[in-house]
Amino acid sequence: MSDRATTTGTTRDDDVVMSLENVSVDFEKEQGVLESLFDEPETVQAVSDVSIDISENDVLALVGESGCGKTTLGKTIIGVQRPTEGTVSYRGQDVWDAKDGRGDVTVPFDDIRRSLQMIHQDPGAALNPNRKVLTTLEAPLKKWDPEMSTEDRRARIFALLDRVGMEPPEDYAHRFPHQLSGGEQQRIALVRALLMNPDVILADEAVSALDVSLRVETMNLLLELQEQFNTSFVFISHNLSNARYLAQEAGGRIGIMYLGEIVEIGPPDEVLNDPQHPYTKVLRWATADLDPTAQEMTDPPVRSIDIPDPVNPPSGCRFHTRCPEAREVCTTTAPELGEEAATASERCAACHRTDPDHEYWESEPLDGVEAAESPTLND
Ligand SMILES: Nc1ncnc2c1ncn2[C@@H]1O[C@H](COP(=O)(O)OP(=O)(O)OP(=O)(O)O)[C@@H](O)[C@H]1O
Repeated sequence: MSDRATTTGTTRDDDVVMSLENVSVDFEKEQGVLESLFDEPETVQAVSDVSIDISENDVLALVGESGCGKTTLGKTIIGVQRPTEGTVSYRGQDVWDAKDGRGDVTVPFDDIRRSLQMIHQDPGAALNPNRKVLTTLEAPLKKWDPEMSTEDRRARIFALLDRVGMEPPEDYAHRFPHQLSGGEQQRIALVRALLMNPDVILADEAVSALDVSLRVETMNLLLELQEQFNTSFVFISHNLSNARYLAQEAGGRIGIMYLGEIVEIGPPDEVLNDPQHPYTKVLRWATADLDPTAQEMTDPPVRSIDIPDPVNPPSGCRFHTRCPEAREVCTTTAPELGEEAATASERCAACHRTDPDHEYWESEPLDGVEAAESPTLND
């Protein structure tokens, strides 16, 4: 681990910026016209009972298969998505009470929104094609700080363009988005977010669309900016290697999501070098550069490759229908990640197998599952 990683890792618990407690987000499943006439709307459980804190100068990388709820959780963390259940607080202020004007509001919603920014996978789509970079970057500053002089505003924009390597800044400021490469557009999106002096930036698949050679460069830039501006990052990726790189270098955490739940979380080296949740093992298997033995193993370590429907997730442990270790108890009792997982620097996994005294070890293995003895019995 780098010196930098050690420094940021030890300060994580000190100043909580965002706190999510038992947050769930449900959506009404989109239906076709005919379906909506005849069928009751179905509910998609996009995020289920997640508790997580983001502290100052923190990095949380969320990974998991498509549709597991990464974006929904990320948007809930930055106050863009309203939770169906649970609370989301910014420095102790309930975000949605602030939005609705309920109770004593200590931090106005506008200030919360400004402090929580987002950059998307496709920066081109997020930039107005008919506006020069300068106009795009001036707009949010004019809104949040109308008193700022044009001279100061531009000086700030040029300084940040310069900081992200867009030199000379005056040249880039007068370009239209189509006159920029994908990597440059992503830098503009980053500058736009940073101009607000945010506490947290959600980077949703922010490097996925870039050429491989640009990905590491862009992640290194995010790391430098995170340190320089004391900004926390929630980094979403379906690519475990990218997520590991960013979380590892920043001394942050990696959170593995499956069907709306965080199933394992902790320092990336612990989570990925010695996964405790069987689903983390599957993701590791699927990432060849993380698991050299995967090359020799022809089949993935799952009993079924079918991902269950989030409208009707499996009972008990949601992974039990695919888990190669599942036993009867997993079909009825959901393992918990534990309260300490929200802030802990140590790794936590939601699997009965992490408890050597759990009734799991006496429970009947499901069809196709080989019985293993409990770690206690093996001692
Ligand atoms: N606005 C919405 N209306 C209805 N369903 C939604 C909505 N947004 C997300 N969902 C559903 O919620 C679940 C989680 O979606 P989400 O986009 O958060 O997952 P994800 O892990 O970010 O996926 P991806 O990697 O494909 O972006 C999916 O089943 C998705 O179809």
